[in-house]
Amino acid sequence: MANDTNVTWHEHQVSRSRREALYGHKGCVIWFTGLSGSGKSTIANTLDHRLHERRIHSAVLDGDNVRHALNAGPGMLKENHGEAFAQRFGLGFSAIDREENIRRIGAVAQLFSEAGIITLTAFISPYRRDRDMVRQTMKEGEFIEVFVDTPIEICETRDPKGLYKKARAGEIKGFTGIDDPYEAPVSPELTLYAGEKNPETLADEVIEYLQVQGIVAQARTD
Ligand SMILES: Nc1ncnc2c1ncn2[C@@H]1O[C@H](COP(=O)(O)OS(=O)(=O)O)[C@@H](OP(=O)(O)O)[C@H]1O
Ligand SMILES: Nc1ncnc2c1ncn2[C@@H]1O[C@H](COP(=O)(O)OP(=O)(O)O)[C@@H](O)[C@H]1O
Repeated sequence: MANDTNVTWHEHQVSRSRREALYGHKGCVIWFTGLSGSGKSTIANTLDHRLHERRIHSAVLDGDNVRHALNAGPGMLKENHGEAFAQRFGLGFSAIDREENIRRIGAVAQLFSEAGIITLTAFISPYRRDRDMVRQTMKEGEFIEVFVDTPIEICETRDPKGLYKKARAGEIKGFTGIDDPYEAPVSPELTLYAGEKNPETLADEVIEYLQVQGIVAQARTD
């Protein structure tokens, strides 16, 4: 078996700070966490659009999309890679699979951020410990935890994919907020009340935070 202690980290010729100087803003990870249907993807995409309009380099990593490729489930992997591979590397929704999902996404987000990109992630990420472990891989101020605080009653009324209905009917087991835990952040950098405000207002609240922190410049008013 290969020895993973023989792997060496390489510094890149173009440093993070040179990329940030070129782009005119810093790289960071804006980590949206919240229940299914709370509004994570909608806010992340609205914010991405706002940043793009300001010529800021941003990207969105989104739960459902990432679970189609990098973190595909066993069912998706089986056809091309076979049963044994699918069972070993495919990710579902058990606590340990969610942990690995978040670990991989955290690593990818960190690489994006290192490349100077404002990286928006939209995953339920229900466990505090998993989110904290991602935070620990980043430098001070780089990981911005944003709690999308929408009451479950509202999420359940929205239910755009009909998943709450299925979970209530017992057709999905281990659904977050129904029969699986969601651990709300204790001291997130930001809390967004997405049951009360529209996505545009909430995206502006994040931009305001980025400006105050000096991650992006103040918007020009002229
Ligand atoms: N059991 C269970 N619990 C929660 N969510 C479920 C489950 N099964 C499928 N889905 C769908 O998967 C989306 C959540 O994926 P994530 O990668 O964000 O989840 S996690 O962070 O690993 O907990 C989530 O999408 P969002 O609505 O975008 O959050 C659901 O559509
Ligand atoms: N701030 C908001 N106010 C009202 N509806 C919203 C808001 N944010 C999202 N929605 C709606 O709620 C549903 C779930 O949003 P989505 O972004 O997919 O949530 P998540 O990514 O957390 O699962 C969608 O139908 C979306 O249009």
